[in-house]
Formats: sequence, structure tokens, C-alpha cells
Amino acid sequence: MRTANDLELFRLTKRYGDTVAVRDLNHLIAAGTYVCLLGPSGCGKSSTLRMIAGHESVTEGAILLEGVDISGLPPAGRGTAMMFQNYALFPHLTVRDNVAFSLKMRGVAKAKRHVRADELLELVDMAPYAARRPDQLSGGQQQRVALARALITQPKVLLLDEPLSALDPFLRVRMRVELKRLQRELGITFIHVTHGQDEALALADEVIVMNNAVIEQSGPPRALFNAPRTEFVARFLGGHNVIRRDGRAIAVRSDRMILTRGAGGTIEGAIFGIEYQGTTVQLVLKTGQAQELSVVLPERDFFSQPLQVGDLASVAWPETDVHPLEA
Ligand SMILES: Nc1ncnc2c1ncn2[C@@H]1O[C@H](COP(=O)(O)OP(=O)(O)OP(=O)(O)O)[C@@H](O)[C@H]1O
Repeated sequence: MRTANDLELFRLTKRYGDTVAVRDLNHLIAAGTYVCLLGPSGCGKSSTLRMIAGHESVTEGAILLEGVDISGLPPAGRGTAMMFQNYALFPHLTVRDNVAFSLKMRGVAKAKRHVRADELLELVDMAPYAARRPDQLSGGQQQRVALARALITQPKVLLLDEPLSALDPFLRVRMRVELKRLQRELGITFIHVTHGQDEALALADEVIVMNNAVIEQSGPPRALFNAPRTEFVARFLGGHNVIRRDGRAIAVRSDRMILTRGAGGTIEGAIFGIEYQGTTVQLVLKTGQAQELSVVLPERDFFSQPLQVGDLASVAWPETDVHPLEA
């Protein structure tokens, strides 16, 4: 439902010389939503985020927050805040002073800004580290400080540019949970740029898939995963096979494929790859038409009758799991 607090991108366009980085984007982001901007390298995600933040000028169109056109305002006057990929902490300042920095720029007295910085450090579980310098912190801790620093101005919209990409996979999953918790607690809009499908599906209330400077599809993660509109979205989200049938493309989820040992299914082929994934096993079948189809089986099903690379197998799928794709 549209409310007065939404963020609206209206005919938003960004050109760098001849390159169109963002083309005529129209989108309404409901207040308090966790949005992930997802897409391959160069599709225009960062340009969109930087235009919202005010770090990049808008070539055409407008950005409206709470009904006000903020496109021409300086970054600090927009009601948005940005957390950068490399955290951009000041190495010579303590954690507390890093967090309090933007209040200092706004002329807030030292005692007051330190009280506020300590509250924010509490929020991100970093209170005991207030007197340290950034180089005395782990990557995950630096990230929490960067978050606290971005949140101290009480933004209505927090912009996060690949916030988890510098972390190791274990920490990335932990911080994912923290980000989501924080967003729920604060109730503000988060716009998180990522090229990780898992990350977007795990975090977002709404995923916006971009491709070639435009929005290819947007919606709740489950709606997107179960009904990709185009071949690009199906392939980019992963976990789907794109199959040509009667001159049209259809998508079938890899975990909905039915595998038969030997011949007998709709499409026959040879097992080309087997990947053990813990709870599941992923098989790649190479068909006569050199098409590769993936099948995901529960671990127990696979090992009840294991297959080897080179074995003959065939696949079929229930008609109810066929999802037609737009051309
Ligand atoms: N400052 C710039 N000058 C010229 N071209 C640029 C500039 N910044 C981005 N571009 C171009 O605009 C397009 C979109 O870039 P953008 O950084 O928004 O994509 P992205 O989806 O965020 O990519 P990545 O995931 O690699 O960061 C690309 O073709 C890029 O080369």
C-alpha cells in the first residue's frame, strides 16, 4: 500500500557519457521494507544506490522521499545514510569518534554526541570497543562500527553497498541475521546492493532484479523464485532449468525434476557432474542436444541408489511444476 513515507524512483536515468547505467527506472519502495538490489556486474545497481544517496547526480528523473524531491539535495540533507563496502572508517579516530563523526560535522557538542554514539554502539553490540581504533578490530567488528556510524543521523533510508562482501562465508551468514534483526528493530527502509542470490533471497522483503540498466523483475523472494518472469531471472536466481519446448522456454526448478536411473524419462542423457552439498546432491545431466540439466536430490535419495559420472539417466517433471517464461 502506498503511504506518505515511501521512497519513489521516478523515471530515474543515469548516463556516463554514452553509457546508460540506469534507464528510466520507476519504482515505489514501501517505507520500512528490506530491499535487495540484485544483478550481475555492471547492471546499474551501484549507480542507482549512489543516486539515492546523493553521491552521484541524477541525469534525468527524480527521487522522492516522503513525497519530497530529494534529487538535488546534498547527501547529508536527504534523510538517507550510506554504508560503504570497505566501511570507510577513519583509521586515526577511535570507534566512538568514528560513530560520532557526522554529529561533530553538524556541530553537536562532544558530550552529547558521545552519549548518542555509545547508544548506537550498544545497538550493534560494540559498546566494549568504543576506545579502540579500527585497526584493532576484526572485519565483522569494523562492519558493526560502520553500521552504527551510518545510523547515527537517524536516516529514514539506509543504503548498503555490498555490505557483506568483505567477510568470510561464516561471518557473512551471521551478519546477515544481524542486519535483518537491526532493520526490523529500527523499522526503517534498508536498500542493500548485492550480486549474491542467496543473500538477496535470505534478507529481502522485496528483491529487485536489475539487468542492463533496467528492472527485470521485482517482488518478494518466494514469488520471484517460484515465478521468474524471464530466462535471465530464472538463470540468475539459479536453482532452475530453462528448457525449450514447442518453440517456447519453460523453467522447472532443479529440486522438482524427477530422475530415473537409465532410460524412461522425458529427456535422456549421461551424468556429467555430481556435487555433494550436504543435505542435497546436485547432478548435472548432459543430453543428446548438449543441453545441461540440473537435478537436486535429497542426500538420502541419491545414496539409496548412487549414480556415477557417465551413467545413463533420464529426467521428467510434473506438469504442475512447469513455469512458462516470457520471450
Ligand atoms: N563513473 C563512471 N564513469 C563511467 N561509467 C561508469 C561509471 N560508473 C559506472 N559506470 C558504468 O555504468 C554501468 C553501471 O555501473 P554500476 O557500477 O552502476 O553497476 P553495478 O551493477 O553496481 O556493478 P558492480 O556489481 O560491478 O558494482 C557500467 O557499464 C559501468 O561501467
